[in-house]
Amino acid sequence: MTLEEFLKQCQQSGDAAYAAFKSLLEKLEDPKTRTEARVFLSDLQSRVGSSDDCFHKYYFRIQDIYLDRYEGYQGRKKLTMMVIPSIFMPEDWSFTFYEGLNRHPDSIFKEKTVAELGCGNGWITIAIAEKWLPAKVYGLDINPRAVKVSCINLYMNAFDEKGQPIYDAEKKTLLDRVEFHESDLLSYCREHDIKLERIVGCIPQILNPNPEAMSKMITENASEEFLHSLSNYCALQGFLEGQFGLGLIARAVEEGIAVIKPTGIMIFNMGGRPGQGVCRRLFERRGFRVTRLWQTKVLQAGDTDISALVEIEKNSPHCFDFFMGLSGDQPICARTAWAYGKAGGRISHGLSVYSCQLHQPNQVKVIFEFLRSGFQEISSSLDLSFEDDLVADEKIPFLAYLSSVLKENSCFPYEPPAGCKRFRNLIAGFMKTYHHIPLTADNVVVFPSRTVAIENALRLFSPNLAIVDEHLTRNLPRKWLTSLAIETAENGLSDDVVTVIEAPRQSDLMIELIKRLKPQVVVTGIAHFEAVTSSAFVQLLDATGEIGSRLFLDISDHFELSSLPGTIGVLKYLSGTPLPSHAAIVCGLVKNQVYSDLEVAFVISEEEAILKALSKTVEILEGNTSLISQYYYGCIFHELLSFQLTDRHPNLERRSEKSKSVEVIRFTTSAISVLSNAELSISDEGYPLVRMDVDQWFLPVPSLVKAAIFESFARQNMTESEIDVTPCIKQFCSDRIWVPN
Ligand SMILES: C[S@@+](CC[C@H](N)C(=O)[O-])C[C@H]1O[C@@H](n2cnc3c(N)ncnc32)[C@H](O)[C@@H]1O
Ligand code: MET
Repeated sequence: MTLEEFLKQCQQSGDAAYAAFKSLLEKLEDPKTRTEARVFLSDLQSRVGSSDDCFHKYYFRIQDIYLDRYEGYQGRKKLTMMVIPSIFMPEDWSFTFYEGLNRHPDSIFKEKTVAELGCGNGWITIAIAEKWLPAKVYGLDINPRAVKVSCINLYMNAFDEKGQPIYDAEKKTLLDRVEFHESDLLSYCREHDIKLERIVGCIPQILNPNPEAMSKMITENASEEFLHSLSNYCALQGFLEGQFGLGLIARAVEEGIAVIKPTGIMIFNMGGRPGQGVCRRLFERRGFRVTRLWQTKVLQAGDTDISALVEIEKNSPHCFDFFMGLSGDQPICARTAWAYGKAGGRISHGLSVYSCQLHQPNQVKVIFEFLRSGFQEISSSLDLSFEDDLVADEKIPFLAYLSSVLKENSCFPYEPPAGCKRFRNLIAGFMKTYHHIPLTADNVVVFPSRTVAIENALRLFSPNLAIVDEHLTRNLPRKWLTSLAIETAENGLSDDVVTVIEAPRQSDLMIELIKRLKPQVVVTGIAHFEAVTSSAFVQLLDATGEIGSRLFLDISDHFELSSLPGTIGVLKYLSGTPLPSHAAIVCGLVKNQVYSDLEVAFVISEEEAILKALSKTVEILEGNTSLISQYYYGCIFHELLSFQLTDRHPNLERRSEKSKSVEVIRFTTSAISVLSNAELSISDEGYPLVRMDVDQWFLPVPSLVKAAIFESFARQNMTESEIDVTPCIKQFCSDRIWVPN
């Protein structure tokens, strides 16, 4: 085809011009005809130039875009790019975006795998390859014609005017580095399992108000106007980010989380119309750290109908930010801007380039994987932005763990009454690694709270007399605290009447009471001033040991979930000496950064009979500890242990316990009969357990309940009315359960 014939075809219509360029692209793709086709393009450029006239007459334009401001030693880098009316024409948005990419402090594209979302005519994709030498850059666009034009532009810049390949500093051509593909956001990378290190994009941020655009399919043969209007996305392309018209960006970010490598960076061009706060939040609530690389103000593009934003303002209290002219700084709302624009006024808005990086990438990825597996509706309430890093460090790993549990299990597993094996292992692991005490999961029994642990222990022995530290008696049954059955106890008349005497938390006073009153059970904490050394503990051990009394020592106030836990005398003692059989340690976990009401407690003992009996009390008294609370603290322990090398701390040799001849209090007869007849023993080795007698465990958890569990832990600032689950449960029952008339 001659130049004249080509131009004649172009002159007919935009569609005809596109068809002419498409057949030219076929020639560029074929190495045999490539040189000739490339020379043809140079001739075309010199024949018609880059004028508006050409664009109006022939429905295309070829023009140079300079990539640097100043002449370098090799001259100014420039790209030669062509464009047609049915695709986005590079303008203020594009140039600002490119400026933002340039302002990134480091060269972040070198040798990286990059994708550009919404590449239009491909100039930014090509510029990234030209300037920063990435390993690969994928230019992706939903408009099929944009992809074809980008490919033409790729050949135009990979070969010189004579059709000879242009090599860069690494002896590669643009063809080695760049690929263009038709793709709805990141679908191409997802389908081809491409993991990206950088995702950049300047994509639409106003929903196209044209209802027709919402129903049409996007094909190469759609009308030119429709294809061009893809620069304002239609509902077909994505859901809405709440109320701000940022649906496409929100979807891009979530798709990006799935395909980006953990240390990846996303850079987006953001129109400032919804306000900086809203734009930042879009990223921050999805777990990103945001840096603003660049900001400027641009005129509102004439081809974009902002009435969709006026519509949003009508239905919500939100006001968008526009300005009159380019210089004003007093914002006006979309409605005023729309009216002013209609009357011929010039309106502008802010435009910023944000660089975003995930704070805890692997965990956030797991959370979004769970949301994609059928829980998409929760993502609108997800908030992973935290003012305090300590909170983020605790909450995000937990939400990731919860996500994986909810995603992978149809029902919650039945865990042994002593507590989840994994959790007990972690507690034992922590004791071993951080306090050098050689314990195993079998030395640990988990309880919902410290109070329950203490009450269960007391029930097990039903002591006629127990001395309990005054800080720990608050929730004990009142009748235990008011009984005065000590007299009868001494005469050995009463069996199951428990009497609890309160005592101050100070070891010498406590010991004096123990010596005088000879209780069968002692429950006490350790005062702060006595906690660091083990002498108070040793005295208590001796005093109780001598009279055959059981000792439960509470260390909750001193126990720290940290990689540098403060010294606790009791634990120091246990690292060198086994816990005598009459003593047990109680520890309530309440100190956490996120959920102040989430409690778990555990008891440590080295006497098998006690451990067994305690775990049976859990089942008999239906006092199983919520799995999720165990998951929560389990995550904290896991974080503290996962990076440690195993067996780095060899166990110290422990002194063996002196044998004592004194008789200690045994379980009450009633407890023994209940425990031994209850048929509750289970083994947690081997097969998963299905407990037919505890019906709640083996039923699959409905996804509605899973969603509610996740949401209740993920949300921040929940209101009272949202906590009421009754209407939801009623609705669920009437939807799913057949009720006979
Ligand atoms: C503002 S243009 C940017 C073009 C080019 N990067 C530039 O700066 O000149 C936005 C581009 O996003 C594309 N787009 C819209 N929706 C898309 C989607 N769901 N997936 C991929 N691209 C999309 C449009 O077709 C359009 O080419
Ligand atoms: N002209 C469009 C707008 O004002 C932007 C194009 S694509 C990012 O939103």
